[in-house]
Amino acid sequence: MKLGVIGYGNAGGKIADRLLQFEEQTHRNLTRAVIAINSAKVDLERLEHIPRENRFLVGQTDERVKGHGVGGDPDLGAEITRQDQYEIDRALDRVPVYDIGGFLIIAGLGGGTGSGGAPELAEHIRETYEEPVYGLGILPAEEEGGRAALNAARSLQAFTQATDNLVLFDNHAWRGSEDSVVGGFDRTNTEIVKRVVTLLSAGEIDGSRISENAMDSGDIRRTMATGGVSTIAYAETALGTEERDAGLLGRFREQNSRATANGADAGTRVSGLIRQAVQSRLTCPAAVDSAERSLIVVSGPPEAFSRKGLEKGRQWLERETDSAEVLAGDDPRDGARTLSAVVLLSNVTDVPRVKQLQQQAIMAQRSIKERETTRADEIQALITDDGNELEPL
Ligand SMILES: Nc1nc2c(ncn2[C@@H]2O[C@H](COP(=O)(O)OP(=O)(O)OP(=O)(O)O)[C@@H](O)[C@H]2O)c(=O)[nH]1
Repeated sequence: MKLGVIGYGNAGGKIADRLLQFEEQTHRNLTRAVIAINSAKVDLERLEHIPRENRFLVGQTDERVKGHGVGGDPDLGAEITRQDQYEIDRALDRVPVYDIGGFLIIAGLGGGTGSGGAPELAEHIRETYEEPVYGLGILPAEEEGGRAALNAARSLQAFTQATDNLVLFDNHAWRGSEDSVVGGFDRTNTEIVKRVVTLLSAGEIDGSRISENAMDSGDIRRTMATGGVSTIAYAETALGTEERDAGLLGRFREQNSRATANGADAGTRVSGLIRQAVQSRLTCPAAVDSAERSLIVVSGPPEAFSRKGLEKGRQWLERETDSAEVLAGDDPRDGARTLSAVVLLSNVTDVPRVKQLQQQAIMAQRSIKERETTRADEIQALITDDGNELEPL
């Protein structure tokens, strides 16, 4: 599917930047424009791959922002997004809408700019264009505290409603034991884009041969049309030199090895990889059987594909999800060194981390209220003691 990608806020911009790099490195054909929008000038400056003319600063004229971010305040993030419609529309003008199958908005939900702004942006795009709007929302890790959880819980609701499908990535599930929350972002951003690009670029011709069971981007759209939140499964395996050689020698070998590649070994490997993906860590852990629809993409050199293996994997997932709505297809990548299986579990309804975030958010809201009440009581006590009103701080 061809996409217009917009990274909103700091995390959104960094991940969009990494996505563009990954797309270029793997010669995929996914994006028609990649844009970064942020309220912090310095974060936009740090991006390495998104062209300068595709970076936009919002809230610059607002006294509370002035190019320095919104300090974790999603209400302010939403406000400047609404106010700066001119700048937002200038950014959207960079997307050749006639040539895309949808928009993808990426944002971290624990801060202010992305958390508050991304749902506003999604709503604005939906009112203006007919193409579907997908979201990629990054959930904060537990250690980031109550405020981040509260921001994320609120944004989750608004972002889900404003998009056709919201894919989740949970920083909590992906932080390594050795990493600080921030230290691991580089690694996690690579994991995110690998999954998202492999999934969404399936079916886009990039010079590779068309395979027998090639995935059609219409299948991706159909699977994403459920609404709600989704999660992505992924597994990959390195291939031997014989299977990955491209060029003349590779083609010659391919003809001679087709019988082996399409035989039992290739089939077992493909179906095994699909199982391994679904049983590995999902972008956001969720109960697999709560998915409404699913989609499997097996990506790699066509010599490693197996129709039987794909079908076996598809039937296995039908049983696991207890749903007949499982689509599967190949994504041929000539000369690829790995075979990968990526699975989209769409509209998952049993997502423990979301429930946990909501609990954490309720607790945070309570303690904020308590603090406000205590502070109001203290001020009242001071006024009563002095008999005078306090000067503003
Ligand atoms: N996976 C990942 N998550 C990130 C990254 N940077 C930030 N985050 C997460 O995103 C959340 C929001 O942080 P930012 O994107 O920096 O915030 P912002 O949207 O720019 O908003 P303000 O800084 O308040 O203006 C954080 O709470 C983190 O959980 C990143 O590079 N990768």
